[in-house]
Amino acid sequence: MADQSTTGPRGGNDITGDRTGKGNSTSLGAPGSGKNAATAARVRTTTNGPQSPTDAPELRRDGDTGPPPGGTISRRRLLGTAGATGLALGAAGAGAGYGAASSSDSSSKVTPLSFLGANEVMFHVKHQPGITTPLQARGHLIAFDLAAGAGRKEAAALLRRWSETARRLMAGEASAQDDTGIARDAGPSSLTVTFGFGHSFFARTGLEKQRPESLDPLPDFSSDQLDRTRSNGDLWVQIGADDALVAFHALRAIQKDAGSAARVRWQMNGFNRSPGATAHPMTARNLMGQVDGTRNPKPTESDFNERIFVPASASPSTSGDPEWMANGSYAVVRRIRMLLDDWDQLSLKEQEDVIGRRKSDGAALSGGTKATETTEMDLEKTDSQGNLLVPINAHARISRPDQNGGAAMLRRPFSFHDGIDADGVPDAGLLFICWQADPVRGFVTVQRKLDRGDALSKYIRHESSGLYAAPGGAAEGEYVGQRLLEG
Ligand SMILES: C=CC1=C(C)c2cc3[nH]c(cc4nc(cc5[nH]c(cc1n2)c(C)c5CCC(=O)O)C(CCC(=O)O)=C4C)c(C)c3C=C
Ligand SMILES: [Fe+2]
Repeated sequence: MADQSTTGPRGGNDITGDRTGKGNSTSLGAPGSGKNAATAARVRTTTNGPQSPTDAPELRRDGDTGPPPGGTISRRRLLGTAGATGLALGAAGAGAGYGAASSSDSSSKVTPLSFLGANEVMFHVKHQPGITTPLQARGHLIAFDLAAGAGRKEAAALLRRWSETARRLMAGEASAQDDTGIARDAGPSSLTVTFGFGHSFFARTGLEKQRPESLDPLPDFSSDQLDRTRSNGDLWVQIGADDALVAFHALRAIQKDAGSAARVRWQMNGFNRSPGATAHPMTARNLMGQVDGTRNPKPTESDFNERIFVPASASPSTSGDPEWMANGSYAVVRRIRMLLDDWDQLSLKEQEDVIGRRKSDGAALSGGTKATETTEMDLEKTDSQGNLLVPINAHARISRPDQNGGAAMLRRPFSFHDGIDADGVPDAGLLFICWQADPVRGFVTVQRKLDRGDALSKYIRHESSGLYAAPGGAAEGEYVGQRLLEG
């Protein structure tokens, strides 16, 4: 099974895998290969290798997506035109899987999907999609509790249904049954669906012995103001896509699939910048205006997999994880409200001191005018009066792995905005999602430190919390979590 791979320029995150097994080679799928005319000429590729803004010189316009004469597209051109996403280029296709425009239409010419719509993330990969996939423009998080009377058997059937739906929708196909038509006309649009199990799932299904220790409840933090009704849950699903309708379509399908087996516990919606909104691929900004994600671990780093994923050889005696968590990861999910009116009162200098990085380009405050986002932070450097250039309580100083015994996590958030409160204050902030092989070594260690004196804490409020075990990706013919539910 293909791994997901490598760093991309959109936020320093990674890309999709390749279930064709063709690696970097790119070939056009033959018509009649099982999909309808809309998808017959899809091209898939992995996006391994270095990717920097200079790697992406050619911008193609929507509609300029057809294959070049000869039917092959160079890997460089693919990367350059489609950005950092793992992709399958829909060389043809009006709403892949829904059927192309009928031949009786006034124009039987098939209009190619734009690159954004054509991007496809693979479902059958070693690590579940939606973990190292580049940030998507739209996100939906939904947690479920199993219904009274539903147990292991019903949970297994549900995960089987959900996996099949995720596979189909991620490929741009319609749901197996009663498709709502919401995504009609659109391609896969980098849709990902990721599944996780919460602590309470295991007692409800009689699987307590299989519950990882890493799912033990997170400790209380002094700054927490958690709403328990919007926290935790037996099952958690993360949906991301670069198109709002594609993402919502997946949310509806997942909810409908739950049927009488599980009921919704909470649901949240988020967003990120749309691909193509900036002149070149850049690290994301959050709703405080900061460049956020700069120092995320990169898949090209030698210890990336060991920090973010449970080893393939997981066992209680080696990694401390149950075997069914091989290639899995633990997600910590926190709804963090930003107190934006208070934040906006600060001067630019005060805002930059809170983080320890420049607001304009994310460069460390120790770097001087020539510094860039990636210039190493000098923790000791002082100004002429002997003051540290990166303040002692700056968020980006105290959250660093080298200040926390090596603790690292992959942050993959969505911003949220749920309207404006009666007092005129925006209900907005960050759906903070971080992935790690061990949540105690990762999130808990850093959050304990932040809780003791992060300059940012005056301007944020943790309002809900969840911790989920996301198993490894499903092999062909398998569903996510099968090794737990049928092991
Ligand atoms: C417990 C983990 C973390 C929480 C909660 C958290 C909240 C949070 N962070 C920002 C903005 C930024 N964070 C940045 C860096 C950063 N943050 C964490 C962890 C948590 N953040 C880590 C591990 C790091 C990286 C540290 C490093 O290795 O240098 C930055 C700087 C740019 C970057 O590297 O991403 C910003 C900006 C907000 C707004 C927020 C809650 C709303
Ligand atoms: Fe942070």
